[in-house]
Amino acid sequence: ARHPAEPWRIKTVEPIRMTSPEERKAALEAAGYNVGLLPAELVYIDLYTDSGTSAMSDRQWAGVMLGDESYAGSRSFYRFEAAVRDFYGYDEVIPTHQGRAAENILSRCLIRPGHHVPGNMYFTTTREHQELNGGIFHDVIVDEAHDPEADLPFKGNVDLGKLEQLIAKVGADQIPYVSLAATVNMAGGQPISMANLAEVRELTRQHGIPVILDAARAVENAWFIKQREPGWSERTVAEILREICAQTDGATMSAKKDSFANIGGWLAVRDPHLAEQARNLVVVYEGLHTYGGMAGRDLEAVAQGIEESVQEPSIRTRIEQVAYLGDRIARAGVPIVRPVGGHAVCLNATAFLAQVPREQFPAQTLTCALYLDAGIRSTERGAVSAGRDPATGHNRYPSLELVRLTIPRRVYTQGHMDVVADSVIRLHEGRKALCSGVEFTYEPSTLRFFQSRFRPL
Ligand SMILES: CC1=C(O)/C(=C\N=C(/Cc2ccccc2)C(=O)O)C(COP(=O)(O)O)=CN1
Repeated sequence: ARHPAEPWRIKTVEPIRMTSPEERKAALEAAGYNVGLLPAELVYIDLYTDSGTSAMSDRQWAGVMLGDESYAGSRSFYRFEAAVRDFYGYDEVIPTHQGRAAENILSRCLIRPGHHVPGNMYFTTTREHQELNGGIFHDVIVDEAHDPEADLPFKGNVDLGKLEQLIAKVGADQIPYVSLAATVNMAGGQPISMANLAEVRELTRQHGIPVILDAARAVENAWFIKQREPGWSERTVAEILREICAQTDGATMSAKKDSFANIGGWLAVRDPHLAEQARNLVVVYEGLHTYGGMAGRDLEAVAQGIEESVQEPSIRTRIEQVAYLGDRIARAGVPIVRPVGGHAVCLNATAFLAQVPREQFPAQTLTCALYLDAGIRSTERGAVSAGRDPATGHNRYPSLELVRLTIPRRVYTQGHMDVVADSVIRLHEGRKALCSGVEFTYEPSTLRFFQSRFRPL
């Protein structure tokens, strides 16, 4: 795959520095072998997340100057609201400071103890808020999503049989909503097809069960539908995004992804009563319902980012840059999740470090090796992220033990992608030397991924 020529030129740059191996060794020890605890200035290429790390455009920065900081009824809120309505199609728009804030409010509104929430694979903050409100998450994604080698176009699809079985087992009245992610982050950024969305919509309509979309990377999903699903190639990404949302009753959104914002999010629904409930909670947790924990300048940046996100040259080059990196790494024989996702290339750490047992956390180990090798920060998306089963207290060992190389939007060039590919390939060639993993020296009780500390074995 060729690296795409981006539909923008660079006007502002931020210097980055390659550290020395000695600096990196000292930094990693100080960070407890958790790259998430490294100071960003000691990271050369930061692939920790695409969330909030994208470059804003000149018009988004202009919005920062135009932000209306009125406490109530800000002009910027009405622009934000109109952008969500126009591009996602929901009438009731509630701003929140970021995605998990929308998840908190939605879960408090809809979930009661003992409820069951089916979804296409879990996501850490989404499941956390479902469980905090007494909900039980059920994974109803197709089996192939858990197989890194399964090279299928829509691994984010729901297995209708699994969903029907759950409905039959617990009863529709115990399912407050179906939680659909487009794309599926933990599967490696895998899309859901429009046909599957429509089938889920039809099945849930029969039982009167709402469908709530996690829209964080829905523009990426729309691009994959346009490229891969028969019948959609002539439609615009904007039309496909609207159609994805039309299959659902509402959405939570982290504007820190598709919309290029550094902060921001929203909850949007069709039901005015649910919207009223949510607005009553937003003033408790986020701020007035016309700013929701964002400054007016952030509302402007998000609104502009939404408009830019569906422009085809923008989303095409975003996806093609990730594909370029994945293609270079895969052609060198390095085991990665297939197909390459929208926002990340995911290394299959169990295959990469076959000699490191699961109890020694191969993905966590590989993130450390990658940082030591070339100052690259990646994300553990495996057993450490999965945490412990609340019932048994035992570690969950998901079939996907991944190192996520997450690509921020409009930030890195082909040169950086080549540094990353060369480093991953070099580590893979020398993987026999990486024969032992890490163990916890500190393990927090919730969302341990962020604050855990380890030592090498
Ligand atoms: C699909 C999806 C997301 O990917 C998402 C955040 N992703 C993040 C940020 C993150 C969150 C938790 C652990 C590690 C990294 C990502 O690095 O992937 C959120 C929460 O949004 P928020 O961060 O704005 O609160 C909701 N849904």
